Amino acid sequence: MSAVPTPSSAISLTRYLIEEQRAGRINADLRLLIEVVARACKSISIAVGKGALGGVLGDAGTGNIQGEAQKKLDVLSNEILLEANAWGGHLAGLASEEMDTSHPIPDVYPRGNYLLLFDPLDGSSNIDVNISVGTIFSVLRAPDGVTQAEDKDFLQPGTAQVCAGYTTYGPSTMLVLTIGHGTHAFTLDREVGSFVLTTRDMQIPADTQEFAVNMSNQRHWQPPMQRYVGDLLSGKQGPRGKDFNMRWVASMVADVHRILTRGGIFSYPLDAKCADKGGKLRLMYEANPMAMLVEQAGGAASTGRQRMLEVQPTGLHQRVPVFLGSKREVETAVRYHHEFDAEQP
Ligand SMILES: O=P(O)(O)OC[C@H]1O[C@](O)(COP(=O)(O)O)[C@@H](O)[C@@H]1O
Ligand SMILES: [Mg+2]
Ligand SMILES: [Mg+2]
Repeated sequence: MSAVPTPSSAISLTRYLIEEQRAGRINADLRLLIEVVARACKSISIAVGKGALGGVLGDAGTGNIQGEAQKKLDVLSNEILLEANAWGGHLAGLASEEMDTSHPIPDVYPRGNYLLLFDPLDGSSNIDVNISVGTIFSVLRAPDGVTQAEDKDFLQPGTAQVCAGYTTYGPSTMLVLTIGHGTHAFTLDREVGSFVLTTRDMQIPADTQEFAVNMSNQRHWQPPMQRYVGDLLSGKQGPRGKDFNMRWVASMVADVHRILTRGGIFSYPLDAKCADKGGKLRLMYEANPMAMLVEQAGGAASTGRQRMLEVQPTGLHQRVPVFLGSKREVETAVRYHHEFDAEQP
């Protein structure tokens, strides 16, 4: 069977970034930084794709700062991203889900003005069952004059992001990227080894009949979430007047990718199990980059009470409740929270 060739008119990630630089929307440093991240994601894609044959499945036998057991692929993906980016010359610091504190750029390496944050492998509980996982990343500017960043330098709201993206390692590997001018999807041409632009300007429909949430947490939710999902489930006969479908991959990257592709609302609300931590998902390298991608595609992202991108971070590994996706549906979920708050004495 012969491989289907990529058409010669195809726009590679490299060409897209050069065109954005020519248009004055990106500088050479940020362009090269994105290229390095994309290259690292290709290596992760190869490791994920080998599965059991690569000897990379299973637990690493270690835990991260957040008390989560690390998978071998969590550790490997973190190392791949660190190694590729630390010497890239465009960074003043790196931070990752898998590292307690930010990672300094060694003295002998060239430095730059950007900060890179990442969740090296998202949805890693799905690795051993061969379900899609991904990498999420966010790029910030280092504060003026900072060439070796400390944790506090990363604590900027999501509105300060200059770039956000994720790679999904699924049936195909895709990179979804924004530099603040729309959200665009690139598919990895595995034979050629390059990302090719396959959807320019992704647009999330404002309305939806699909929601994504871990329903097993229902009894732990707070009252506004109970009421919101209760109304979704009551379908046509209920106050929403329409039936809703549900999907939950349990890899944020895969769930958000579905929403960017066909609409929906993704939610990881506050529940009694994670209330003391502020939520389950991490603001700096999960919620914020996804919020920027979703907003750039015409959607909305909120904590339920505040626009996600305006949350002022207080810690590298800070957690938040998350509602994101189809604009009007996110606004509806937020309205349930405000109505509940307004009723409180
Ligand atoms: O186990 P649950 O409650 O379904 O949670 C799934 C969520 O946790 C995550 O797996 C957390 O990400 P990590 O795998 O990077 O820790 C999200 O991708 C996903 O949305
Ligand atoms: Mg994650
Ligand atoms: Mg992870």
